[in-house]
Amino acid sequence: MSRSSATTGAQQHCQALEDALRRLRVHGLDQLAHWGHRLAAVLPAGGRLLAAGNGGSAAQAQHLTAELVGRYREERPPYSAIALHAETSSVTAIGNDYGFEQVFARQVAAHGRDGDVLVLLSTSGRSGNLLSAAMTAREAGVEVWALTGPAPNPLAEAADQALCIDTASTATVQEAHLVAVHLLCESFDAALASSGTATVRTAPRRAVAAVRRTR
Ligand SMILES: O=C(CO)[C@@H](O)[C@H](O)[C@H](O)[C@H](O)COP(=O)(O)O
Repeated sequence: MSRSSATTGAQQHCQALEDALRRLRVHGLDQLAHWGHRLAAVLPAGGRLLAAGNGGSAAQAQHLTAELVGRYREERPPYSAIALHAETSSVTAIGNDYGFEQVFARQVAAHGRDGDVLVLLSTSGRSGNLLSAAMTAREAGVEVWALTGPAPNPLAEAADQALCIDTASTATVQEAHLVAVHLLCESFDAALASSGTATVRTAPRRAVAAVRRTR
């Protein structure tokens, strides 16, 4: 590849990301603010966030859980958030014994409680293991949020709520998802601060069922 065609490809990549972020700014910020506020009600009350994705989306999903267990910007209590794909022994055992479609669903059945939230990230919105996890979660009373590529797709339809990035390239979807993850964390921290919860200790896990959903 010549230097000029590589530069053209890089320009197109940057342009696609700029376009995707412009659409996210117009169509996605309200959804992310709503999710941040919702998490600020669920997690301090003892609820849990479960997250999962495949490949590049696994990296984005565990980026989100790390921000919640550690911190995003400001000092605050740790909150319960688990990246299911990072449970290597569970993933390999469940995949080996029950099939790859079950690697997340079985963990959702194990860890998810009524009132918890499951976030699933997928560029295609068609990964069977994520669709199985969404169905298991909804049966367990776990609220399902999907971050996907272009709509319509089966995962967005299976979720309670979805934020779909309308762009053709898988890489651009993943990059926009990372921005969405950070915006969600910003909204979560702002909601905690405005409710005065940011410095309060997390409630015992059994209290989660008392958190009413506002779908
Ligand atoms: O990162 C990439 C491509 O950019 C790949 O690893 C990609 O994440 C994998 O092909 C995934 O299996 C795609 O799954 P999904 O996003 O469609 O659910």
